[in-house]
Amino acid sequence: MSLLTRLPSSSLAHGLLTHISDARSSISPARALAQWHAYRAVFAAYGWTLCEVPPCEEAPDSVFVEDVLLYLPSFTDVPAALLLTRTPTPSRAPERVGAAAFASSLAASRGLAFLEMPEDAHLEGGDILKLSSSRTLYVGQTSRTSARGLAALRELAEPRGWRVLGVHIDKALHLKSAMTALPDGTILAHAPLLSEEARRLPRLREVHEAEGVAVVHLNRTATATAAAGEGSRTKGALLISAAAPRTAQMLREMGWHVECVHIDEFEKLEGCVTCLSVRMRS
Ligand SMILES: NC(=O)NCCC[C@H](N)C(=O)O
Repeated sequence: MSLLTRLPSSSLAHGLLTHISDARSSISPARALAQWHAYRAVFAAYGWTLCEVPPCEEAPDSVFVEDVLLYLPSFTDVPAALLLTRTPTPSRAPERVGAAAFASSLAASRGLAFLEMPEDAHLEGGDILKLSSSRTLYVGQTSRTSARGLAALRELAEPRGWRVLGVHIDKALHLKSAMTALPDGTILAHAPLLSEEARRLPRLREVHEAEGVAVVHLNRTATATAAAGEGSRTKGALLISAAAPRTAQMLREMGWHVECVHIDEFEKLEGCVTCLSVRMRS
């Protein structure tokens, strides 16, 4: 399991805002950096190998590396891939340059395909929700991911065994700002952030905090959790924002061990626990 992250830019406080009120003047770059290190440390404790995408100092939002690189596992003979996405936002476009060089060399060293979104196709990784249990990719149709982006991803993902479905989202920045999934395919979602179409997705489970929709599975099996000292009674470990205590409690009651991290400096920019990294589960 490898975790790709990208050091926050010192211009972080100038990042983009679309759907939430502006608290950018209160962002502390030092506190953001400490939170970023603490976030990575949780993954390291669960056995993830940490890999750093070279920083992109000129792009304030470059720490949200999930948007620029997508790991696409494969269920067929076609190799898994690292995909360089394509943002429609000019301020995030410079992020692609260093990410491309990094990803093409990582892909070559690991036997992965290195792919790139075509020039007319916009797509950000925050819009891609992978449900490995049903081999389904939900693709947010948002201001960042176009119909052409969805079509281009379908061309790349279907030969790798994925079913690709678009979901219209207009009350949140990305699809994964409104929902993420547990390993069994249960989708955690916050109703005020959902479109009518999103409300009809199967296996939705409501969470009552907006920050609670973003959850990352830290390990594959309960055995790995046991190795981390938790014992075998849990289903495994999940990572969630410290801003979602009620959701954390709900997940504990469902049988999960829950790790909470403070990421409020990134939440002020519509970031969450998923967008700060790319998880490569081989
Ligand atoms: N996948 C994500 O949720 N990314 C967060 C990106 C936040 C950044 N301020 C942006 O608007 O692009």
